[in-house]
Amino acid sequence: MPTEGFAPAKVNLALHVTGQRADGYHLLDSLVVFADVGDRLTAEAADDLTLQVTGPRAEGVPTGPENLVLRAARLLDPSRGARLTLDKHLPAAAGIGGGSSDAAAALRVLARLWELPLPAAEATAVLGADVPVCLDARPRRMAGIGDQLSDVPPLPPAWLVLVNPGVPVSTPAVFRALDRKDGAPMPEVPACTDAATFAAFLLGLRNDLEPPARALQPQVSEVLAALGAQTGCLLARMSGSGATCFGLFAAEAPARGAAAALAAAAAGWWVQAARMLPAPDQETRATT
Ligand SMILES: C[C@](O)(CO)[C@H](O)COP(=O)(O)OP(=O)(O)OC[C@H]1O[C@@H](n2ccc(N)nc2=O)[C@H](O)[C@@H]1O
Ligand SMILES: Nc1ncnc2c1ncn2[C@@H]1O[C@H](COP(=O)(O)OP(=O)(O)OP(=O)(O)O)[C@@H](O)[C@H]1O
Repeated sequence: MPTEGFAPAKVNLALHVTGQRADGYHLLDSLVVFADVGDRLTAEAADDLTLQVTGPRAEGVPTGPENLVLRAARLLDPSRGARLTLDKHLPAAAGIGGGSSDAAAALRVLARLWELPLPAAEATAVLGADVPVCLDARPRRMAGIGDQLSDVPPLPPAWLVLVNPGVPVSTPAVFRALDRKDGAPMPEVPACTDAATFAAFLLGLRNDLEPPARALQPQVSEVLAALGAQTGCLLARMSGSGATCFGLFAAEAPARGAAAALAAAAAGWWVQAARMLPAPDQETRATT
C-alpha cells in the first residue's frame, strides 16, 4: 500500500529582512501561509532508495541525490530504502518553496512508512531555510533564518492567485542584491475575520526581497502590475525571493476570474487560483 503526501505551495505574505548573521545568512521576519496547490509524493516499501519525478513541472528538477526529497530521506534514515515518486506541479526556484515543501512531505511520508518519529523542525533547516515551516504546513510567523516558528491568530478565509512568469530567480542572488539588511520586524499579526481587514494590515508590511528581485528580473514588475489590475485583488506582492507573485482575494469567484484573465493574457505564465489553507484546528484537513 503506497503512502501519499501533499507538498503545498508556501507563500510569504510579508517578508522583512531584519539582519544578517556572521555566516552570511539573513535574519527574517515573515508571515507564511500555504495554498491548496502543490506537489504530490508517493512512497512504497522497497530495499533501495529510488526517486522518479513525474508531472507537468518535472522538467529540470534534479533526480539525483541533490533532490531535496532524497536528501530528506537520508536525513531521516541514511540506510533505509523506499520507491519514491514525486509528481511535480509547482515551478522550481520560484519562491514558493517547491523543493522545501517536497522535502517536508518526504519527511512526513517516510516517517509513517518507516515508523519513525518526525525530526524536530529546527533539525530540518540543514535541508533548506524553508523546510522547518513546511514540516507542519499551517499559517506561521517565521523568524531567525527560518528556524524560529510561532503561531499566529486565526486568519480569515481567503484565496490566492499565484503567478510565475516562467523565469527562475536565484535566492542567493536576490539576497546579495539587497541594499539594506536592517529592516524593522513586522508588527504583531492581529486576529482578522475578513479578508479586506487582513489585506489592509498586510499593505503596511512588505517583502524586502521584492525590489532586488524586480531589478534582477523585470518580469516580476509586469506580473505585479497585471495582478494588481484584477477586479477583487486586495493586495499584489512577491513571495519569497520570487519570481512568483500572489494576489490576495476575498473569495473563490473573483480569484478564478482573475486567474482565467491572466492565463489568457500571458501564455507563458504559470497561473493558479488556490485557497489559502487555514490552520488545521480551524478546519479539519490532511497535510500528509
Ligand atoms: C527567501 C525564503 O524563501 C523565505 O521563505 C527562504 O528564506 C529561502 O529558503 P530556501 O530556499 O529553503 O533557502 P536555502 O536553500 O536554505 O538558502 C538558499 C540561499 O539563500 C540565502 N539565504 C537563505 C535564507 C536566509 N534566511 N538567508 C539567506 O541569506 C543564502 O544565500 C542561501 O545560500
Ligand atoms: N524536489 C525539488 N523540487 C524542485 N527543485 C529542487 C528539488 N530538489 C532540489 N531542487 C533544486 O532546488 C533549487 C531551488 O528550488 P525550490 O523549488 O526549492 O525553489 P526556491 O524558490 O528556492 O524556494 P524558496 O521559496 O524556498 O526560496 C532548484 O533550482 C533545484 O535545482
